[in-house]
Amino acid sequence: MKRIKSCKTQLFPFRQDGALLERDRVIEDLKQKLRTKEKEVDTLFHRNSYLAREVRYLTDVVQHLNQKLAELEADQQEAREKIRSLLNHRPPVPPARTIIKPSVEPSQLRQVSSLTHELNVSNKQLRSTVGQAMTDMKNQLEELKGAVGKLAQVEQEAAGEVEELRSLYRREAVERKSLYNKLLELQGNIRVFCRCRKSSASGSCLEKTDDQEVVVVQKGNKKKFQFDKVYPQSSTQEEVFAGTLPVITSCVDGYNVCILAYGQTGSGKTYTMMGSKENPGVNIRSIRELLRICAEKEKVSYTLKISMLEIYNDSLNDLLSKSPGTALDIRVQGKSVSVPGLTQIQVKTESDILNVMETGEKNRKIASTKMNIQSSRSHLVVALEVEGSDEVSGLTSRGTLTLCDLAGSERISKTEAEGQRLVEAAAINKSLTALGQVFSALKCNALHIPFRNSKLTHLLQPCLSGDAKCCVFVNVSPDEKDTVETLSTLQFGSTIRQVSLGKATQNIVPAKNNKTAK
Ligand SMILES: Nc1ncnc2c1ncn2[C@@H]1O[C@H](COP(=O)(O)OP(=O)(O)OP(=O)(O)O)[C@@H](O)[C@H]1O
Repeated sequence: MKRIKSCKTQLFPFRQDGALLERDRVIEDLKQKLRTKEKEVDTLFHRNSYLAREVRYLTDVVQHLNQKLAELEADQQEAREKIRSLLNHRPPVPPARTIIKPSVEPSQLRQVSSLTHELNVSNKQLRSTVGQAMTDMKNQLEELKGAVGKLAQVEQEAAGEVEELRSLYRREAVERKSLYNKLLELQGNIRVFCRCRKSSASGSCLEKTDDQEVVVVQKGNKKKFQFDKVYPQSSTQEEVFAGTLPVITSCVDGYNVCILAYGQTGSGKTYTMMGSKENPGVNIRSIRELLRICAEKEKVSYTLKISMLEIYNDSLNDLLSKSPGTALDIRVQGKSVSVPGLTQIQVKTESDILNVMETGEKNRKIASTKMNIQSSRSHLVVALEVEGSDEVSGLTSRGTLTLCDLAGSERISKTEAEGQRLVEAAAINKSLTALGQVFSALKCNALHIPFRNSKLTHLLQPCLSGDAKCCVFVNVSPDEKDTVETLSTLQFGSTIRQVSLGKATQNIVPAKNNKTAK
């Protein structure tokens, strides 16, 4: 503005009036021009500052774009490398005939880049998570392996303890058994039980004072008899069997056991030994029990064989033979007594026992007498052979159970037997007398025991000569009319009770040589 004022003074120095006007017009014009120029300057100034701002902005934009471009290029490079590495891991693809290059927008590339980046990050995270999980799993697996190892060790220790306990138990059982057998030996290997039949009449000649004593009253006189056990009229089949059970079970250990039922006709011998179908006696119960015990024994396999014979009129009949009626003989070999040709049937189940018994019973000689509608006219001998082979010791045990239901002693005057019944009665009485003579000789420890006086005593010789454990039932009738016979039977029982058989022998041999030495 100072420059313009000095210029105005230099242009109009000579002509004042017109010149002044001209000067004013020019000034005015100049002012106008000045204003225009000032406006233009202002405009330019504004424009300049706008442009300066624009330049700055654009510089920033360019800088930013350059930066973005550099990033984009870096991303592109990375993406290319990723794609190249992915392509390198892919199975070779047959070259396409025409390769159409897709036109890729930078924004798409950026998106791809960002996605690839995110993918890489996720991949890294995933790898680290999987790695961590794998480490955790490995650790857990190691822990589990350790726990399983410890458990196996504990189990092994427990199995060892169980085995130790088992062997202890077995040792205890064997010891207990041997102590028990010793106790039986001390008590005597012959035991006598008295069983009173149920009374069929009103008057009774019997008084039972305690478990082991019975009193017979005859015409006001009392006579006492002692036995190992007295079973009163009310005794059940189970109770009677329970008394014999301890002796019976020693068969399994290789002992010979014999159970005899002796008594007057009709006194309940067959009821005690055989019993009825619904209420079986000692025979069926004992075989059943032996089957059960044998099945329960560990590491010992048993074979049970039954034979059944009757001694009728002093001859032996095989009751299980398919052709009954053939008389059998007794063979003696050393101390051993056998019946060659006698049928033996293996029993495995209870129904086997019942079938065998039924067959034998059918073939038995039974007749109706004045004293008993179904009187046994023969002595019945059921023999069970129990052979066990011990897997552990290799030993074989062979025990026998002889169950004998003797025919009833009878007074011929009382039974009024005639004809065949008389012949039978005579044979029965003769063999029972022989049995009495054997017991009397045994009681006195006589040098000669007359075993061979009858087939009955001959057959029972191994049972009565000290090697076996023996139980005798003396069956008595409580009826007053039978007092004489009851007294006689109890007297017979008392004689047997005074017999002391020797030590029973256990028949055990090594498996290779399983011919039992009896
Ligand atoms: N304790 C008892 N309880 C119930 N009934 C019994 C008892 N004892 C025997 N009897 C019955 O008495 C009858 C005769 O018994 P059993 O046939 O057993 O005598 P036994 O001595 O064998 O005779 P025998 O020597 O003549 O053959 C049978 O009907 C039997 O059922």
